[in-house]
Amino acid sequence: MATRVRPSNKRCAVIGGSGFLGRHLVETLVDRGYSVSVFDIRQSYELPGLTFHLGDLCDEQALLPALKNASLVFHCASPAPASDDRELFERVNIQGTRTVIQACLEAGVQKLVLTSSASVVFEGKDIKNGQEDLPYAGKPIDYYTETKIEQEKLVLQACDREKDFLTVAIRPHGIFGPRDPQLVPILVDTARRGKMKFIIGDGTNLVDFTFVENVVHGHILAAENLRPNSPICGKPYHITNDEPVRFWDFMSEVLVALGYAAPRFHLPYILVYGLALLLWLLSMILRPVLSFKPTFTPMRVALAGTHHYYSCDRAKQDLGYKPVVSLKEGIQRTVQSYPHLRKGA
Ligand SMILES: NC(=O)C1=CN([C@@H]2O[C@H](COP(=O)(O)OP(=O)(O)OC[C@H]3O[C@@H](n4cnc5c(N)ncnc54)[C@H](OP(=O)(O)O)[C@@H]3O)[C@@H](O)[C@H]2O)C=CC1
Ligand SMILES: CC(C)=CCC[C@@H](C)[C@H]1CC[C@H]2C3=C(CC[C@]12C)[C@@]1(C)CCC(=O)C[C@@H]1CC3
Repeated sequence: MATRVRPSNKRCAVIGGSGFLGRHLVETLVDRGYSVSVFDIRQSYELPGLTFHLGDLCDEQALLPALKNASLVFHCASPAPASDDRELFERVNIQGTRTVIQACLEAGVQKLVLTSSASVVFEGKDIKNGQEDLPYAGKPIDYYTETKIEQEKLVLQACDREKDFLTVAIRPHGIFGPRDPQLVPILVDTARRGKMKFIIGDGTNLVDFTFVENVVHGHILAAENLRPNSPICGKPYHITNDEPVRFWDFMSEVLVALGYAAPRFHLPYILVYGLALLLWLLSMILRPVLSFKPTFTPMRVALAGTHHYYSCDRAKQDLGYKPVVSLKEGIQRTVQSYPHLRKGA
């Protein structure tokens, strides 16, 4: 009988390694002596010693060479939430994740770490110090969330000690940091268009924003603790900064640091949510003849006007997780990294 060659446990692959989180993860892994291969639909940078494999993760034949000899795979690819394209989310997040699991099994990968999202339990209603045992959202607000739920279930259910294939899911929330293409750029764009004058609701809602290096740290801890006898197999873990902050204080701090005025006037949450829902329905009905993307989607309004912060006690206990960068320092480093987004730049 042929014996399977055990790949080195410092050899890993990062699917989605050209993206915001993926690239930070790759850079840290390389710093820590891992040999990394990146799989992504695009190549956004180069690093000495890094192998890039370009392709669509839905294509198993394209994926296999990237996973060859890897004992560990991080899956952090997803279409951007802003695309709101149901067919694309289903194809990449659900079918594509099945393909990733299949390819891992075929390539003899032993550990799969998925980047899920804390939003898998968010339905637009307040979540205060949410634990991992909250039920998945029964009525997810958007297709992104709907398909992230299915993706997480697929990965966790694939955990199989008999097959020597272990899985774990990391659920970050509100990732921010240098090179983030979403949070600060959307915020500044909204401010530049003169639409950042209003606070939705009373402005006291608490939210988790997580500095990207803490998310990376959580992923690596999960990978390094994923062993056949460990309690983390097949489980999800919240990874946050563990410093819930008022959504509008966070937004204001970033805006002011970049030279823009903080929002001051209050609008009732229910009114703005209703308008966002109406706009979204209109955009769906008119899609065949007119394509427009509203800034104020129901999901965004819900994120801006409700409490949604999560406990990371389970990660502390099982993974020894502790944020490595505070919120204050994270904000400073993020703002400094966007000189081109400063007012007047
Ligand atoms: N950012 C956040 O606040 C949060 C993110 N997450 C999760 O973290 C992960 C990483 O997010 P983030 O770094 O922000 O996202 P990015 O969009 O920056 O990175 C995702 C990467 O995956 C690539 N990709 C998309 N589709 C495919 C495909 N079919 N085949 C191969 N590669 C593909 C993207 O390419 P392209 O850009 O061309 O589409 C991109 O390079 C995602 O799973 C996301 O759901 C969870 C919670 C919060
Ligand atoms: C905590 C968390 C999950 C954050 C996710 C990041 C984005 C969804 C946010 C980043 C910038 C935010 C933003 C708004 C909604 C949520 C974000 C897109 C608004 C559109 C909310 C309504 C406004 O008044 C303008 C805001 C601009 C920034």
